[in-house]
Amino acid sequence: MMIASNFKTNYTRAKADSFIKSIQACMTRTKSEQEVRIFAPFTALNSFDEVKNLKVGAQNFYPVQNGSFTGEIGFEQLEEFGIETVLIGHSERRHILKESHAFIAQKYDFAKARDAEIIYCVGEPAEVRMQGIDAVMSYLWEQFEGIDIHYEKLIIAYEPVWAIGTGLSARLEDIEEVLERLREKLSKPLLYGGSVKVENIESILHVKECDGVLVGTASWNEEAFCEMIRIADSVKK
Ligand SMILES: O=C(CO)COP(=O)(O)O
Repeated sequence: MMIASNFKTNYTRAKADSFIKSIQACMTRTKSEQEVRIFAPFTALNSFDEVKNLKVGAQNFYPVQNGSFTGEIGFEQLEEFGIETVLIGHSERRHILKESHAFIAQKYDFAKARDAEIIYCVGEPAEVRMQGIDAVMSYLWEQFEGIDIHYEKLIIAYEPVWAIGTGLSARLEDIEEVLERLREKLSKPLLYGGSVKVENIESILHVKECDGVLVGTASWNEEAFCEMIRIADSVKK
C-alpha cells in the first residue's frame, strides 16, 4: 500500500531534512514494505534515495521544462533532485489557488510525458456531498475530463474537500461507496485522504478498494507518521 504525507506549506529545509531522515530510519528499522511518499515544499527538495520504497515528491510544478515564467518551478528544477513523483489537482490548488481544470489537465499531460508518477487528487465540496452519492460521482467524473486514466504511473487520491483539515474523516461507508464506484471505471491504485490519523488509519486501510492514504496534518509529526507506516505494515488485505 501507499502511505503519503503532504507537508503543504509547512517545514523549513532543515526540519524537512530531519523529518525525512527520521522516516528513512523508521522504515529501515521496521523493514517496512509500504510505498511511502513525502511531498515536501520546493525549498526542502533534495536527493533522498537511501530507502528504495521512500520517495520525496513535489506538491506542484509549472508545466514546462524551463523558460520565462517568473516565480515558477519547472521540471528541470525538480529533475535536479531526482524528483519523479508529483501531486496534481489537490483541492487546495483547485479551490484556494483557483487552478482551472484545464490547467490541471495540462500539468497532467506534461508530467505523463516525462514518465513521472502522478498522484491525481479528486474530491467533492460539502455542498455536493449534501446532494447525495450520484451528485458526488458526477462531480468526481468531471474531474477526470481530459485525464488519461490508463496512464501506467497514475495513482488516484480521493479527498473529499469537507474532510480535509477538519479532523473529521469521511465515514468508512462513504469512503467504501465512492472507492467502489471509482473502481467501476478505474484500475489504478486508489488512496483516501481527509483527516487520516493514527486513530483511524487501520480501519480506513481495511476499506475494500483502499490502496493507501494521503495524509496532511497528522503526518506532520514524524512519530505519528512512522506509527501510521507501522500500522499499514500490519494490515493484511
Ligand atoms: O489534503 C490532505 C492531504 O493531501 C489531507 O489533509 P488532512 O490530513 O490535514 O485532512
